[in-house]
Amino acid sequence: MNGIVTKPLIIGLTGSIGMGKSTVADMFDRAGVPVFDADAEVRAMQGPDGELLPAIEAAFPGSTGPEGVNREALGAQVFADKALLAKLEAIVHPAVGAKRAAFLEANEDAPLILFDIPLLFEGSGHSQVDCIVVVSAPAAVQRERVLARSGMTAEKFEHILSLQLPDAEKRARADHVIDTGTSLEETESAVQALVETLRQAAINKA
Ligand SMILES: CC(C)(COP(=O)(O)OP(=O)(O)OC[C@H]1O[C@@H](n2cnc3c(N)ncnc32)[C@H](O)[C@@H]1O)[C@@H](O)C(=O)NCCC(=O)NCCS
Ligand SMILES: Nc1ncnc2c1ncn2[C@@H]1O[C@H](COP(=O)(O)OP(=O)(O)OP(=O)(O)O)[C@@H](O)[C@H]1O
Repeated sequence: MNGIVTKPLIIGLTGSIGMGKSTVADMFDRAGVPVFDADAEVRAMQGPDGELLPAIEAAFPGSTGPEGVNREALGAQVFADKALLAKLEAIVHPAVGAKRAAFLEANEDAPLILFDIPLLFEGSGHSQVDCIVVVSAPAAVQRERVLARSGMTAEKFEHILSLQLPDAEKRARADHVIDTGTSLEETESAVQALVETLRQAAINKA
């Protein structure tokens, strides 16, 4: 022990719908970086016996059941009305913040950690990270990927896009952009190279 207290370098990973956040987060995980997955936390807290069910049921009567939140039905409701979306976010986002703080505490000895936060720029997440990585692919590739998902329509896709900061602005505000318009292998190599660079930066910071 040298008495120097160090903190992990916190990477914030974000990108618009279908750009490849989850896929790239898995690549960071394989490269040995602990990953906090905001979306997975939300799903768990909205799932069977999830801690947010009482608050969500109170705010959106009939939106929950034994399986947890009926996400498709709740999504149809809140994505159609900004005030309702804000009401849901006011329930969900503070709970995600608490989970993130606990994750940070549990991983305080790691040199690097990654927060996968879909709405990093749209919310306040960007102020809580040391470095921002944006995943990005050409708009046509993004569109094709998202429209291939079951339950997705062109209308729904366009609408969700309109709720998110445009890709070009995300890229402009990124410290690093990971291109997900190429093969998975090329993207994984880019992630591995970035992890090496950031590990070096974390060591120099310590
Ligand atoms: C409304 C819900 C139940 C719909 O769930 P569903 O499984 O149908 O969709 P999913 O979560 O996969 O989202 C689909 C797309 O919409 C985007 N999206 C989700 N929430 C939001 C939001 N508040 N604002 C803008 N885009 C959003 C996602 O990033 C994704 O690209 C769910 O998205 C939700 O609880 N959203 C509010 C919490 C939130 O902000 N989550 C995202 C960051 S943690
Ligand atoms: N080079 C690549 N990098 C990342 N993803 C790729 C690449 N090539 C193809 N894909 C595919 O693109 C899709 C990206 O979906 P993914 O769920 O990772 O996106 P997301 O940004 O997390 O989506 P959402 O915002 O809707 O949660 C996956 O099916 C993945 O296999």
